[in-house]
Amino acid sequence: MFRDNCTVDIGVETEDTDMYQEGGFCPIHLGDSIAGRFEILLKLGHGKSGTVWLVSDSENRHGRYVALKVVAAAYSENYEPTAVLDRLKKHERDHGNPGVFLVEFERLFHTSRNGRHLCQVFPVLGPPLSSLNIHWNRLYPTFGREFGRQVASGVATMHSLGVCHGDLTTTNLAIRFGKSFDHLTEQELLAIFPSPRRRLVNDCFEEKDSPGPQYVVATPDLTLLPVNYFSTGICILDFDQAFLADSAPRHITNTPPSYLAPESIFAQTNSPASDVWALGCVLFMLKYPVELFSHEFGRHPQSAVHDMHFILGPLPEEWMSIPFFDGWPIHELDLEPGDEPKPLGIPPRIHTASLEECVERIREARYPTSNIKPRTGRDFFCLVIPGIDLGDQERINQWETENTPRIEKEDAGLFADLLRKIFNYDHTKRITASQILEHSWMQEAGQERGDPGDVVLDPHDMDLIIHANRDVTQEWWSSSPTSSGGKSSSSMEQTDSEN
Ligand SMILES: Nc1ncnc2c1ncn2[C@@H]1O[C@H](COP(=O)(O)OP(=O)(O)OP(=O)(O)O)[C@@H](O)[C@H]1O
Repeated sequence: MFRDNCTVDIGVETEDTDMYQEGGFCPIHLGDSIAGRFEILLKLGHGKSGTVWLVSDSENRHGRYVALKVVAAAYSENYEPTAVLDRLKKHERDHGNPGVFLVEFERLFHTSRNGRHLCQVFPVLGPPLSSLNIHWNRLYPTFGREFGRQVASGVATMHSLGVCHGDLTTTNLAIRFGKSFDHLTEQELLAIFPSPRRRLVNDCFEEKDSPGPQYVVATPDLTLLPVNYFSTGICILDFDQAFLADSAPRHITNTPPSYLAPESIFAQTNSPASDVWALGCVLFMLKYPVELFSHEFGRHPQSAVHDMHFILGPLPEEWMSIPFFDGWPIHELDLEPGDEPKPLGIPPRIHTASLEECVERIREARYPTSNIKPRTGRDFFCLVIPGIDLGDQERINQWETENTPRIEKEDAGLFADLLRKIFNYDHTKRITASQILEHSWMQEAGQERGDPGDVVLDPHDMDLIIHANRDVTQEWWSSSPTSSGGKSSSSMEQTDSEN
């Protein structure tokens, strides 16, 4: 069963519809049955390798609801369980899944007209941390530190198992739901989730044997679920790039350049220390929603390393002479005749702030002084920028100045000291994940906020959430600066559920 009145929206972010072709993604609609066992209820996300759905399991093997990742057919062929996963699975078996690491309960296959798809069954997780500390939400500092501590502890455990993540970003860290989530009836579950927004795709996909679905479904904002279904536990996910420390890849991993360690970029060296560098970037993002080493001038490492040079200090001489082409060091490229690589060089100064100054400029969310109870997970974890057009930077700056005071001096000093120890260009001298846990900044106590699972919502509050989640996605998508608008060739229509 699923909810009526699903609407189709313009401007929602969804997977690229070009992924629906032979060897590509599996065409899936809400209400479909997969492998004769899983009913598709809601969308949870998508990545490069597939789509992820919230499903009910008729066999109830791992609980009533699970997440089903349906992998593109071409990727499904070589998706063997690896030594990395074996080690993580053993750890989770011994400590309870979902614990720190998201590992699959089981895997099976499903055949569509696009091929044979690996389906991985996972516990259902809550929102990724990337959806909390962003332009229009500011994570309260106590959670920034607490989540940072949990991630550092997870990374330390992973490294003690001889495993490196290779793609540690705030997108690959998620809040876990509390136990009450699995007790929801299907009707309750569908009521509290933001309405699934669907977008009709190309006309050709409406033909019966076309490779695509009739519509694609947007990823809902899971922070809008009622507060009492959340926990404060963090889970590390997406081990697609993970590797064993003693057989690390000798190339740049497929991580966003702003999280890449310099030795990975310049010397093709990956190790637990490169995870620690990415962890430093995560810690900064949890404190302030801006990438420290941005790759905004292109999705390549060159602009990130320029930022490192200005923020951390001069890059070692031997790295400066490495030739780059099109933003990448040439050892990563198959150059064509006529391509002319140039040594990295340093552009005119683009940053005036040192690491310490970047930290001192952090503004922090302050708890509202009123006694208004949080209703949603978002209210619990974040200060929300109220009703300001997100394109209106001037008003946002004004709001920030009035509502988010600068980080306290002592906290800034400790935090900058920790980051200095993390962002050491010499990876052999970089602090380890276990040492990060012992650093004074990690030891500081946060403000006690209790457990979201203990918040008691009265029926009126619950009604308000259900009502808001029926429409709020409209408001959210239209105000989101990151909503991509999807493919312009798509046909857009308003539909009622035909399922
Ligand atoms: N178990 C889960 N519960 C809830 N949401 C999930 C779960 N697994 C994945 N997701 C969501 O789906 C998104 C894509 O999942 P995942 O990262 O596994 O796919 P991917 O194809 O490997 O992605 P990437 O392109 O980042 O490598 C995630 O960012 C997350 O938001």
